[in-house]
Amino acid sequence: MNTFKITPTNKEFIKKITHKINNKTKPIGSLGTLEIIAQKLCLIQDTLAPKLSKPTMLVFAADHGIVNNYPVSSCPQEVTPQMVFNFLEGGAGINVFCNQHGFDLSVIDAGVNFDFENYDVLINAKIAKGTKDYSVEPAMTKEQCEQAIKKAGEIVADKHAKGSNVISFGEMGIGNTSSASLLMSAVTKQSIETCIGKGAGLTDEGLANKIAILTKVQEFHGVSENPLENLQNFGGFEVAMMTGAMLKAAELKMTLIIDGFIATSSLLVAQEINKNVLDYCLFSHVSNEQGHIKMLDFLNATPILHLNLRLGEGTGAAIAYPIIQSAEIFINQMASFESAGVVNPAD
Ligand SMILES: Cc1cc2ncn([C@H]3O[C@H](COP(=O)(O)O)[C@@H](O)[C@H]3O)c2cc1C
Ligand SMILES: O=C(O)c1cccnc1
Repeated sequence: MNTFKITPTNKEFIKKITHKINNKTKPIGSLGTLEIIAQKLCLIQDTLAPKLSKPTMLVFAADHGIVNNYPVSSCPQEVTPQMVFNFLEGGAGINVFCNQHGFDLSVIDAGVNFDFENYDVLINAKIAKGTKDYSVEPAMTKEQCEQAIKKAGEIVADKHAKGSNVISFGEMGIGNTSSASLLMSAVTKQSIETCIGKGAGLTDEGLANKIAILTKVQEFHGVSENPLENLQNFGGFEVAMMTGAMLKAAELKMTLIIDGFIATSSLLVAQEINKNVLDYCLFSHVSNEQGHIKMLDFLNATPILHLNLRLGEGTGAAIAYPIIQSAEIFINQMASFESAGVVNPAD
């Protein structure tokens, strides 16, 4: 499945980038994380003058069979299509933040248990009407998993062809924090219990039930060394599509802005398929879903924002965008010591 050709960024370029950043009219290091973001943008675009163009937000939605048989979520499955309608009508969190920051938003039906009419922002990529209940069988077939990865790649390629070079991935799928926890445990080898949180809003008792249910699921399937097998066994169609979308976006040398717990679980799988995907990622925030910080630690990733978000949909990525723009703007527009005629205190 590693058909994605992702070029690692050229780390030898870091010296030149650091030189440019350190010659801006400021004390060395004083723009903190903005300097790290600027360096990454330069590496991704292989230039000292990176430009962000046409930010894209892809929100993938799908249902999860487990939700109908076990109380792993505080919400019933119907909330997934209801929220998709909300996305299509422009009223959800992700809509307002995408409007605020000029993102082109598409909503992808990856596998919702409902048939939607045509909407301009809706892309129909339905694999099936929800996954199977993975407590008794694999969530999806190998073919469905491969189809999800491939279709998502095609959507990304289309956005790239239209001039986008910065992209984020959001999701909606009641029950998808369960898939994310199972994938996290499989990839990071941490116990399933440490990977499970309250999701959209379980009580303490609900959390204990979720842990008991998912512990049995993990015992039933075991953990595979093959990332695609884990995706098939207990992933979701939206989770698999985000994995495919991330790999394709990195292949196309786009800047990827990674959202919260569920999006990061897709990245955990993606980086097992091709480690180089990580060279293209910025991490928008650390989610309040308790496992997220451990995912970020595993990836050695520094989140931009700490806002106690726990919504998903891609919201954290959209909210972090103006900060990424500030990194782009300072490296392009700030004067250097030479051009401004300011004495460089480092000399
Ligand atoms: C109204 C509503 C809007 C949402 N938007 C995102 N999520 C988030 O919550 C869900 C995952 O949590 P769990 O695994 O506990 O079901 C996902 O759909 C995620 O995107 C929402 C959840 C709700 C209830
Ligand atoms: O961080 C997330 O992505 C998240 C957390 C809880 C519920 N839904 C999404």
